[in-house]
Amino acid sequence: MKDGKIIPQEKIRNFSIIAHIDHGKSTLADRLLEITGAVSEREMREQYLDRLDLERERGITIKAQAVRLYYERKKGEVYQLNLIDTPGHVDFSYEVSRALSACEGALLVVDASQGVEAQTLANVYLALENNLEIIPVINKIDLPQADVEKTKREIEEIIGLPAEDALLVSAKQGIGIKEVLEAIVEKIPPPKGERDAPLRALVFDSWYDSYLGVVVLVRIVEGKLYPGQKIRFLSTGKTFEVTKVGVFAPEATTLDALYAGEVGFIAASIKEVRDAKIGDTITEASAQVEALPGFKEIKPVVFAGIFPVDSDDFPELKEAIEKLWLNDPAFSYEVETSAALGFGFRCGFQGLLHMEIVQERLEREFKLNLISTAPSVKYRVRLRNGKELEIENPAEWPDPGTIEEVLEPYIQAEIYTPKEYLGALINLCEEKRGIQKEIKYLTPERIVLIYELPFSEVVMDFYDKLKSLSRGYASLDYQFIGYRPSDLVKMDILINKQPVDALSLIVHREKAYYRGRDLVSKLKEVIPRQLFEVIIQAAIGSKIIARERIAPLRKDVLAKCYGGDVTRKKKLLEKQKEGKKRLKSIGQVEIPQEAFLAVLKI
Ligand SMILES: Nc1nc2c(ncn2[C@@H]2O[C@H](COP(=O)(O)OP(=O)(O)OP(=O)(O)O)[C@@H](O)[C@H]2O)c(=O)[nH]1
Repeated sequence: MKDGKIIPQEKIRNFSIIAHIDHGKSTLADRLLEITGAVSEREMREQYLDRLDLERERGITIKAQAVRLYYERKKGEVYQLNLIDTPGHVDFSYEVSRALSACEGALLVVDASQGVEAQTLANVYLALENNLEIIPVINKIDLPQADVEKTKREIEEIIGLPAEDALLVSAKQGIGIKEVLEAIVEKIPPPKGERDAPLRALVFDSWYDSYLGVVVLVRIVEGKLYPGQKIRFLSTGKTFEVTKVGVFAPEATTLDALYAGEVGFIAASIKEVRDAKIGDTITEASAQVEALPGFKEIKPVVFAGIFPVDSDDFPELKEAIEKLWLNDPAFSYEVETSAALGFGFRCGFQGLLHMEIVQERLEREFKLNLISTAPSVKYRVRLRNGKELEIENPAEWPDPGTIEEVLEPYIQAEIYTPKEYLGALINLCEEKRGIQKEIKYLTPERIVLIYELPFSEVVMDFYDKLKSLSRGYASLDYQFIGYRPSDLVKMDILINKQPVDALSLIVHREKAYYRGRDLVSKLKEVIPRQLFEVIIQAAIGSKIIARERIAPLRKDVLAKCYGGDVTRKKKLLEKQKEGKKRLKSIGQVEIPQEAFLAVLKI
């Protein structure tokens, strides 16, 4: 619908932009918003569709976004384009695959100075799985190091898509944008689906809004959706009355109705966050229809505890986690109690970046002060009595005397890199207990390195190291290949002889000694001095493998200010209070957040 007129289905195009991280998706989306007049030059800001503050600050897209544009091809010939911007990082690929299910086509953006990378390929596979028409777009042609011919060759040889017609674009300078719009209209098929059939709509995103309640993003597959309609969610059977339907264009705009083939949002006074499950089908309350194929359930792979710094905040944390989960069902949570940290949640994530983002969103969007523990993968432990346990929390590790065998998850990693970094990357993989499988030349300059690696080594700092060793040029994609036996042990950390459950970790026996030594010395650095002596020890079973001592503070910090200056004294006290924010008292010792994540830094 535009200016009250319904746009016929054959003039609708639903498409997505997919790319490796930083290849310029969000910038291209900005240009499309601009050229179609959805955003005036005055309102334009960079990365317009990245709505979360966090996305803008970090310059990455976390959530998929749907926005409607109108493209007037010729006078009176208006097309409705529904653009779905998607994230590029591996940790968020589930968002990509959800977004793609609402599209018929995809712009595949490839940076002309970088060429095809791991996520380019991974996203192409997702697009092919969804039967999308793929339009290659070679971006950043303005850069001096851009190599269009080489990029075309890579698209043909590595991806297997014809590239002679690839569009040449500089999203930054606004070159070639009109051609992109033309290609969308020409090449991407319009959606199918009867407007007069009973309603079937796929929920592909939803979030909590304090005014509207739960807002649901839908792709209408058949029928129409309008205010006043009684609808039912198939998986729960719950019914609601639609209060509002609309689109983001790019600001929220209400409409009279959404029709088959269109993408938009609805609100229906849904209060319970769990009632609008992503992947569910919406239909008319009285209709009998078949559910649409939803989404594969995504299993988290990295686990960590999240606890409120102030134990009284647990109910607020619970509510916040439930709300955030609606918007991001790729993380999981269950209540956990820790002797050291009290009540909190054991959460599962898609990777470390995902974990960081979830924690940051909880803190910012819900004003909480949180402590998270070191991430862990899910281990399998076979016991002597024949039982098998799945353990994602080192605190639950069984007594070593009862263990027959331990297995850990392995991945096959594909590392794409220019050839000059090959040596450094092989060393990195070997250091992380990797098993080399293959080294393939993709082109004379680019290599793919295939390794099998224990996932626990990859979740720590592998990705950061890969990036720094290759100056950002290498990229990584991986898949799980199953569980394998490994010689793993639990390492406890004792503070003044008390084991701190939230600090214990699972390590490979051969590396235990070095890890233990590095960890206690790191802890010594981050734990502030107290009024008494603090002894930090690492132990395997009853054997102490490393020890450090933090000398007590001798003087009262205020003693220096004795007598005179009141403001200075106040300042000092305030500073101390500030520093306390992220300290958690364990026994008598105050431990900062950094201590729980120190294991990531060793
Ligand atoms: N020189 C040049 N730089 C560009 C061009 N397009 C994008 N960039 C820059 O490349 C960087 C990444 O661009 P984004 O649009 O944020 O990339 P993205 O693919 O959306 O990244 P994620 O959202 O994190 O996946 C930014 O610094 C852009 O300014 C271009 O055509 N030329």
